[in-house]
Amino acid sequence: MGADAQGPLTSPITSKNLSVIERSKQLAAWTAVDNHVKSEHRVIGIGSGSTVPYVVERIVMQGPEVNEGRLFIPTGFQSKELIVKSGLSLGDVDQYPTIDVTIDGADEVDKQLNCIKGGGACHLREKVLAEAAKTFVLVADYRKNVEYLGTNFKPGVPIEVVPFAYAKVLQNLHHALDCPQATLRMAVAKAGPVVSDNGNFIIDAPFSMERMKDPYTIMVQIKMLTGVVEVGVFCHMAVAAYFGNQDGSVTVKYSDGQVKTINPPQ
Ligand SMILES: O=C(CO)[C@H](O)[C@H](O)COP(=O)(O)O
Repeated sequence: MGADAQGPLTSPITSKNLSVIERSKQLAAWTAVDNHVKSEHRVIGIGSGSTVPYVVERIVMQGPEVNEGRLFIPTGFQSKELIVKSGLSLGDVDQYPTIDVTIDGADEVDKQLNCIKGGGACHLREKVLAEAAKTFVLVADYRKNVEYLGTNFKPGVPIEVVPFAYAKVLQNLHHALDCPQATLRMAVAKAGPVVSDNGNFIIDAPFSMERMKDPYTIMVQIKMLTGVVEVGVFCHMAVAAYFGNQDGSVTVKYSDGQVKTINPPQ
C-alpha cells in the first residue's frame, strides 16, 4: 500500500498566507486525497474538524466532471455545511451504508493507528462513517503524531452519553473505571453542557499514560457502561494516517506498521 503513495503537489492555491500549522494540515489533507480519493469513487465520507476543509478543497480541485455524480456523506453539521457550500452533492449514511472512502481528522494517532476523536463532539457519526467505509484515512498536523494516545491531547477520551444518564456514567468512570478527572464538557458561548449533533452530552475522561497504552481495553470498558452512546477511541479502523510536518514533508503511517516520509518538492 505504501508503495503507490504520491507526494504533495506543487502550486497550492491557498497556501501563501497559511501559518505553519495550517499549511501542515493542508499538506496532509491534499496528499491523502491525492492517494485515496480516486475518480471511480462515488460515495465519499467527509469528517469533521479544522483539517477537513482542506480535504474538501482538494476534492473540489479534482474538477466538476469528476465530482458530478458523486455523493458526499457528512459526519455532522460542520461537514454538511462544507459539502453544500462547496457545491458538492449531499447524501446520508442511512441511504448509503457502504462508503468508498472516508477521510477524517483526529485529535491524536498512535503508532498502531489507534486514535482519539471527538474533540469536536462528532465521534458517533465519525465512527459510523469510518466503519461504513471500505477505506478510512486520517489526516492531521504533526502535533497529533504520537507513540501513545494522551501524549499531547490532554482533555481525555471523549464519550457521548444520553443526557439523563450523564451523572451515572460520570460516577461509573470515577469509581468503577478509576478515572477521577472525568468531567462533563461545558459549552463556551452557552450556559450549560455541550450538546452533540445527536442531542447528547459529552464527557471527557483522561486516563493515565500507562492505561492509554492499551486503548482497546479502555474503549471496551467505557462502551460497556449503560448510557454511553459512543467512545472517541477508534481502534483498528484506519488504513493510513497522513501528518503534515513543519518542514513541508508528510509522514504517512500505515496499518501494517510501515512509516513513510514524503519530502516536499525541491
Ligand atoms: O474528531 C474530531 C471531531 O469530533 C476531529 O476530527 C478532531 O477533533 C480533529 O480536529 P482538527 O482537525 O481540528 O484538529
